Amino acid sequence: MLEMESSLELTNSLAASSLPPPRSRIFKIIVIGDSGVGKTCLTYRFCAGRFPDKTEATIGVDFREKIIEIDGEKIKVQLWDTAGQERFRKSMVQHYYRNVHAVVFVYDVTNPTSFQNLPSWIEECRQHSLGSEVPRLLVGNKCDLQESVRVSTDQVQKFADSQSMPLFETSAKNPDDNDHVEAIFMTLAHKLKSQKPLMLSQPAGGENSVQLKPEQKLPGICWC
Ligand SMILES: Nc1nc2c(ncn2[C@@H]2O[C@H](COP(=O)(O)OP(=O)(O)OP(=O)(O)O)[C@@H](O)[C@H]2O)c(=O)[nH]1
Repeated sequence: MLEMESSLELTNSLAASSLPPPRSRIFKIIVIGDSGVGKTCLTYRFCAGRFPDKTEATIGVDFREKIIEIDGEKIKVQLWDTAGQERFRKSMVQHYYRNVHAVVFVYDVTNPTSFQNLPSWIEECRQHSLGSEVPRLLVGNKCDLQESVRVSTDQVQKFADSQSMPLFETSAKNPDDNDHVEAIFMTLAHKLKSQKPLMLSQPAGGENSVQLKPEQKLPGICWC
């Protein structure tokens, strides 16, 4: 009897473990801008909660992710940190523009060239079918560098308005700006959550690895 009960228990637990795991949505957000503006630091700050000890130029693309909860739903925010240097981008560009839900453009508030180059990043996105219909926002990073040359906020705000993008000025480095960095990505996540239909399925809190299911790829639906 005891043996039969144990084997029943075993059968039940096997049946339970073979049930499909709960699924969570994934928001794929790409982070774009000139080399050195702080894309890696911003994405790291959001996902790890601190400024990284050391960064090197991104080669190709890195991705980081964080599970967030909005209205009781667990959502995986996947940040694709793209290389700013042309020579590190070429081979990867096609890959990271696939199935993107939102774009974050970054410039360095102490580097006017990184602001002037924004139109070419916007154009690159447009060429990959990411126009103004896709949620986008603009981030001026390195606000902690008070003494340096500053790109005028008025000028940037006019540009952001002309592109219908919200503008955030922040610092990935300044500990006091933690909430701000968090707010930037949470704002996007809320916006994405309020849009329908979305996407994707993976076990909630699952591994970091990306499982591509090519047979399930559908336009506008992220299966990454
Ligand atoms: N003071 C200050 N320095 C920052 C900030 N964010 C990034 N940095 C520094 O700027 C440099 C470049 O930062 P990254 O995050 O690697 O820049 P990136 O945009 O990812 O660069 P690529 O990978 O080449 O495209 C590093 O030395 C960072 O420490 C910030 O908010 N304040």
